[in-house]
Amino acid sequence: MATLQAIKYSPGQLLVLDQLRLPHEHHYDPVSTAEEAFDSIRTMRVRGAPAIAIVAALGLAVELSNGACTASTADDAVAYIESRLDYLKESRPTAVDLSNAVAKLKQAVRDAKVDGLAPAEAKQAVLDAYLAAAEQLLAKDLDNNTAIGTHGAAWLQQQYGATPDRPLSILTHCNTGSLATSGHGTALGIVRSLHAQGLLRHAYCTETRPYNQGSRLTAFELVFEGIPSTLITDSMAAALMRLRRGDMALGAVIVGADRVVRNGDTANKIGTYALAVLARHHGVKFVVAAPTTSIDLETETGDGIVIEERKREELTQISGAVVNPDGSVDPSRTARVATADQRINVWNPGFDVTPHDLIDAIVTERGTVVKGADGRFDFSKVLPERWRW
Ligand SMILES: CSC[C@@H](O)[C@@H](O)C(=O)COP(=O)(O)O
Repeated sequence: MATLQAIKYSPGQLLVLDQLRLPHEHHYDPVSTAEEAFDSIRTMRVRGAPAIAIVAALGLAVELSNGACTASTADDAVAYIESRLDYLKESRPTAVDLSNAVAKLKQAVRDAKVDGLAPAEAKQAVLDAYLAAAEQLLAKDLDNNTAIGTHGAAWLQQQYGATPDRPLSILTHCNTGSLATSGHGTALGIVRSLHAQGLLRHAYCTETRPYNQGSRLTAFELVFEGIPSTLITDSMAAALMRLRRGDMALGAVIVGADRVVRNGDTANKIGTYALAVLARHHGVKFVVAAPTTSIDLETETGDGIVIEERKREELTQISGAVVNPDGSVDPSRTARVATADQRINVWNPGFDVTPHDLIDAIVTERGTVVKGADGRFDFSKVLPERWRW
């Protein structure tokens, strides 16, 4: 079966699927400069914490491959790359994958082996070090997601004793699938893995207002993959959790993360916190799936997370393809319509923070982290190299 690919890269060429046109149209934008990568991220043609970091890294890689860096020494090439990375880092502030990627890429160019080389060769060594590090981010993300899927499915199976005869239903929020990553996905990757093992009964996805990543993207991915699934509005989650009948008996809510901080508090798409409160009230497990690239050990608690505020039109207007009188969708005719009085004041935080006490498990590519007897998540096992007591 064909796979969904948000990011298509080959050396010197980056194509990014325009997610604002999904599910009706599949259009790839060429991204060949840092400015184009910035714009793609800021306008959310590409979104999702890992995908943002990869597009920023590879957008600059293509720019460098095309000879944009005119520096004549290694030091100047490092300075050029660092200033472009600083610029890209500002495209979206909450998802930490981008800042972590920027730190890693800066380190890679500073570590480039240039001793004894002539200036032109030394400059080339810096550019080569950048390209290798950026391409590695892409390859590593896919491995991470597959591992998250395996660990998450195993943890849930063990919690519930799920078997193909007693499969699990889950609820997910926003889009954390192939479209938000280099492939497979994080929270949706666990859903995929459960499905592949015959352990998934049914997947519910929220619409995820205001930008509808759930109805536009996750619903599309679930249908594309042939996973038994149902779309609900965000406001239906409580009613769903209360019902404990058949497919609707939820085993877990599984979400992604834009930033998990040191105490386990987790920033994710707005509405995640509400789902965690509901899950606790209804005795449903609440699981965060995040690669270690989404973990920020420098920030102590969720109070330190900068939450991106987005434009008012996301609440007061909506885009879509025109529906013909016979019910078919015409992807060639799109329209933007107003859904509210355009003069109303709007508050539009893109993310919220779920306190760690409402989270049962954080699944990473290196294993599943649960709270210790002191009620705290201990990331030392999955991030020994970054952990400090
Ligand atoms: C694997 S994606 C994890 C998160 O980035 C995801 O849950 C999310 O909140 C995405 O928000 P978005 O605003 O669409 O970039």
